[in-house]
Amino acid sequence: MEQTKFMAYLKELFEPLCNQLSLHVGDVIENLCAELATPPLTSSVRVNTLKTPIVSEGVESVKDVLEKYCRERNCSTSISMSVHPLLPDVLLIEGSGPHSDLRLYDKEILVEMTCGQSVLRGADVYGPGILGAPKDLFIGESVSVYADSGNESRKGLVKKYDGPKVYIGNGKACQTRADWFGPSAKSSGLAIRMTDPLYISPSLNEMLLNDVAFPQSLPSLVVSHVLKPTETDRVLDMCAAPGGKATHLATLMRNKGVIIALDRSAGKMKSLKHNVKRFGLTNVHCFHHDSTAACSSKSDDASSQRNFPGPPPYPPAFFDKVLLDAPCSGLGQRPRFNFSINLTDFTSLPLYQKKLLAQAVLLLKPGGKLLYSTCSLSPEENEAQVKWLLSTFKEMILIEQSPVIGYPGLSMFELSREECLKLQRFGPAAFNKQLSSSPLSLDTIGFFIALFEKKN
Ligand SMILES: C[S@@+](CC[C@H](N)C(=O)[O-])C[C@H]1O[C@@H](n2cnc3c(N)ncnc32)[C@H](O)[C@@H]1O
Repeated sequence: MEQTKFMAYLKELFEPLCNQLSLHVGDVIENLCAELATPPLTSSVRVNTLKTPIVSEGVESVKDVLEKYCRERNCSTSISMSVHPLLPDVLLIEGSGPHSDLRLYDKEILVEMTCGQSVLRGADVYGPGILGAPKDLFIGESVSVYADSGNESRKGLVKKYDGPKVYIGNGKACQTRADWFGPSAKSSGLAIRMTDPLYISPSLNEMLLNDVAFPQSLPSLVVSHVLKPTETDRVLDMCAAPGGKATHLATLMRNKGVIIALDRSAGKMKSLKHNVKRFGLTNVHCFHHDSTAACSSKSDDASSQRNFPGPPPYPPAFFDKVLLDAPCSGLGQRPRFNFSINLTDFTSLPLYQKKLLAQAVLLLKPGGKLLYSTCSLSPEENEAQVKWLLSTFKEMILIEQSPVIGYPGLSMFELSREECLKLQRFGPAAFNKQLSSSPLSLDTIGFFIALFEKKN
């Protein structure tokens, strides 16, 4: 039901643009869902240039992890890796798939939808993710693995599942049914080692890469390069956890200047602080705080200045650069088998993002830069927010980004062609190519970047 309502809403959202481009909106949305169900084939990793200023050393560490991955699977060809031509600290790792020539085994394992999505990104199957398995399965036996794409199956199924399911590859059992269900069930552990995944898309376990490299999506890696922090900047990261972009900004600043990293979630603060510590960064100061209240009402709050870098609130016009990597619907995360998204939650997000944007504008110095990003494909969370910001805050101007790696923004909400060219949009290749009539063929998760400057 949620899925049907959400699909109808998506069609409504994209209909004016599709009409303008003479495209059939039903086909566009159907193709989009099919593309979102697959993983991007290229993964990316950021080398910690503070630890290994020579990127090739980082390359060697990542190579070791990749070779181990290949040894454990039937990767006939070794995975290729290269430094991004425009992002000198980013390694691109080419995956492959779908491998449609795989043989199907008689015995089937059914896993939860989220577990299946992780398998498509290169993970193995762990005990808690299993929903169904045959009784007579033995250790070392080959099985075909399916994901419950409708998210409807109950746990403990014995027979083959006949509901909506997606084939995600073959593996070998490392445990038996008794380890997953019933009184003697183990709570965790490697359950199925994926020997022939449908997609070869190595998941670079963060722990294996330690402080040398950090797996991040390509568009996320573009953000810090576009904001271009300097070693003397005072930077605010309003929604910082788990710290992918904050640690990247801090590294680009060579561990100098000051970054204030705020997040509202107490749980996520732990991973933020862990990542900052892991990379040995001393210029990032983390505070558990709601960024909709990050600005104090007093224009020259002397105590904030004295205690800096102390906790918020901060006076207006206090930061050289502000990053708002906003909480969003995540309509762009891949792979994703199902769209049971609650429409009320989805449509209320833009209002919340506006509240955060308004604080960002207040906290920015004249001449300072604000970067707004989301991992959503929804124009309401992206282009519409740009239009709103420009018409609400006359002191803000949209500026060009560099490097430009993504597609232009969508020509919606009365944005001019010039304005669209100043935006970067990422996502499934066919979807972006169709809607922006671009010759690019970049296939990533959905993402959006806008860069603004506050007039002096
Ligand atoms: C897209 S994630 C940020 C990812 C992060 N920038 C990174 O690169 O690792 C959005 C974050 O916003 C946080 N958040 C949501 N509302 C917030 C608020 N009012 N103030 C501060 N953080 C908030 C969430 O807890 C979540 O961690």
